[in-house]
Amino acid sequence: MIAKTPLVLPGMRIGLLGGSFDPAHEGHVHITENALCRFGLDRVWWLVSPGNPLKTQGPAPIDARIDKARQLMRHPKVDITDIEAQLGTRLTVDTIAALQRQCPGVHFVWLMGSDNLVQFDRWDRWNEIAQRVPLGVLARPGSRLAARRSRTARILRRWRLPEANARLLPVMNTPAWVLANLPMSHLSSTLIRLGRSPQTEETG
Ligand SMILES: Nc1ncnc2c1ncn2[C@@H]1O[C@H](COP(=O)(O)OP(=O)(O)OP(=O)(O)O)[C@@H](O)[C@H]1O
Ligand SMILES: O=C(O)c1ccc[n+]([C@@H]2O[C@H](COP(=O)([O-])O)[C@@H](O)[C@H]2O)c1
Repeated sequence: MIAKTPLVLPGMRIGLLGGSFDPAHEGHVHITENALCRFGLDRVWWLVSPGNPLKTQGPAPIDARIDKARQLMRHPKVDITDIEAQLGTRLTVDTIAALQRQCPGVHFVWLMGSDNLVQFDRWDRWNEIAQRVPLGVLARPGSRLAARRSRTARILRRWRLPEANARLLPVMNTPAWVLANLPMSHLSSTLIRLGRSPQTEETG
């Protein structure tokens, strides 16, 4: 199990981008490149999920999703992984706990689009996730304002870092989070599965 985890050294700053990636798209690439730069990360691992615990419909087979993700995301600092399948974890809190056990001294940051912050309080033991790792939230059209007003944002208000200090995020005591504004991408896996093109105007 541990042999298949990408090489890590204590002190490294690693962003974890969990997702269905069904399929991967340029929006994922965009937020990954932004996260690397804004949060001063050494690496980003895409955790291609066996299945989102909140979604009832299962995704395409994981091997196909990983192949497609590897074709799309070619960056020396990014690893496309099936770590959750290897660990046998589904819940993010369990994945993070297992990685922290396996990789002592590594500074993990949980990355997500702002749509996920809106419903983060429905994730299993979400407050434990926020205690375990800093959260790097990347703006996504239609959810930026809702994310700011979300229950999680209200509860964690005191621990929000100004964007100007975003590079400190990986080494901050937890809880800590940043909502990073960036030129937003309207791409989504849903649109691709439906064969539709994204809107271009910026919203929310
Ligand atoms: N265009 C985007 N802008 C910002 N974040 C994004 C974007 N697309 C995906 N993300 C984020 O990437 C992570 C993985 O997303 P996921 O694989 O579910 O893709 P998705 O496009 O949201 O898929 P679906 O449409 O099936 O829900 C999530 O944290 C999601 O918020
Ligand atoms: O642990 C949970 O309760 C939980 C609930 C919803 C989503 N997640 C994780 O959030 C990530 C994004 O999911 P998705 O399907 O929106 O790409 C992915 O890693 C999921 O496993 C995790």
